[in-house]
Parts: sequence; C-alpha cells; structure tokens
Amino acid sequence: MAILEIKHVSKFFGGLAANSDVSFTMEKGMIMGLIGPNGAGKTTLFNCITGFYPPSKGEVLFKGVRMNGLQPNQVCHLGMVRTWQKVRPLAKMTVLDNVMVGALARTTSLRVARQVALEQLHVVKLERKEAFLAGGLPIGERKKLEVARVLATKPELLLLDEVMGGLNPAESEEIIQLILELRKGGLTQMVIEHDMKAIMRISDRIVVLNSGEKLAEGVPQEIVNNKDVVSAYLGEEVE
Ligand SMILES: Nc1ncnc2c1ncn2[C@@H]1O[C@H](COP(=O)(O)OP(=O)(O)OP(=O)(O)O)[C@@H](O)[C@H]1O
Repeated sequence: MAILEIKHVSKFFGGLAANSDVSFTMEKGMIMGLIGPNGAGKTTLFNCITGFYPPSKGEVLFKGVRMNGLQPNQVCHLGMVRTWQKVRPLAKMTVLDNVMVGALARTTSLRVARQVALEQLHVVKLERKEAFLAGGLPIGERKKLEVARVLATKPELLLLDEVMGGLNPAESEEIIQLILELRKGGLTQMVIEHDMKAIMRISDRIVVLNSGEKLAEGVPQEIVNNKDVVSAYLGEEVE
C-alpha cells in the first residue's frame, strides 16, 4: 500500500488556483522530489498535505487514513511532519531544548525527551552545540536544528521545504548525505528543492508542478529529458 496518496488536490486562494487537480502516490522508503518554478504551488501542497491548509478539493491519504480536516499536530502524531523554508527556532532556548520540544510530541517524560533529542542532535551532527542558544546559530546549523527537531517527533514521512536554501556547497552536501542516511534508515521523504543537481541525485522519483498543476512525474532521467519541464524552466538550469 502507498504510504501517501494525493488525490485530485486543489487549493484556491480567491480566484487563484495555487494547486489544481494534483494527484500522485508515494511508496514507503522512497524520496520524492517536488520541483517547479517560483510560485508553482510546492509549499501550498506541503501545507495541504500536513494540515496547515485544508485542500479546497480532493483528498490526502496517509497510511490509508484521510488527512483532510486534521490539524498539523494531529498529522504529526500520525507520523507525518514538515520543515519550513524559513526556519524559526525558539531563539532564546538552547539547541537541546528546541529538539526536546519535538520529542515531547511523543512522550511526557522529560528524561525520555532529552534522550531522544540527544540522539537526533547526533544524527544531524549538532551534538557539540546542545548547550548553545538556538538564536545564535548560523543558518547552516539552524537548518540542521530544524531537521533534528522534526526527527525527534519520530516521523514515518518527512517533508523538507528547501532545506538547502541559503547554504554553501559544503553545507548542502552535508544535508544531502543526511537525507541519504535517513533513507537508508527507512524514512520516507518528500523534498522541495531548487538545486536541480541535488534533487536529481537524491530523488527516486520527481513530481514537477507548474502554475499549480502537475506538469510531469517520473524518475530523474525522464524529468531531465521532458520537453515540457525544460520549457517551464526556460532560462533555469535543469541538469
Ligand atoms: N496564503 C496565501 N494567500 C494567497 N495566495 C497564496 C497564499 N499562499 C500562496 N499563495 C499563492 O499561491 C501560489 C503558489 O505559491 P507557493 O508558495 O505554494 O509556490 P512555491 O512553488 O512554493 O514557490 P517558491 O518556489 O517561490 O517557494 C503563488 O501565486 C502564491 O502567491
């Protein structure tokens, strides 16, 4: 059974269709790349999947359960969680406490939450910063902190929204390796990313959105060779 089924999802803001009749499915353990030009509707689709917006039409099934109408915390509890393009850590709290907030979605024990948070800081290689204030971290480490915080909620499906945005090549490479490590551990992931080389490397399949609609879907090689995709990205580097 597919872990995620997006069925004919549309989202309207007044007269604007930010998502229009989008359908695709994801199998457990895969990485799905979600790409498209600016304003294509990628973040809106994340919001519709994870309960931040109710879809105007269509439905989202996670592990066969209908997500429409659920709140983000309920969706998180069922095992699906997203990161944000613009990371906003709890600036005046330590790095460890930030990650404990994620862990507390699953436990009421501070001791257990601390243990889970330390494990996740180790996964993202931020363990040496556990006592630092989150607000003082540089952007590369803030992004890792955001990933640790959502990992601490123990998701089965993780949605990453431009987690490499604003990072230098070395920091991006660290995130790529992290995403690949998480896949090895069996975590299913959907990744929005503008860095085409990165998305081609990590994705098992890719969905392309354009003006709210699904323009194409396939393995990376099919997407690179798709004329419609190339023309949607005219002027942007696809390979
Ligand atoms: N809350 C909102 N109210 C009104 N319009 C919105 C809202 N959120 C998004 N939009 C519009 O919906 C369209 C899709 O936006 P969205 O942010 O989903 O695109 P995107 O593909 O994630 O873009 P980017 O790559 O620039 O982040 C845009 O035209 C945007 O202005």
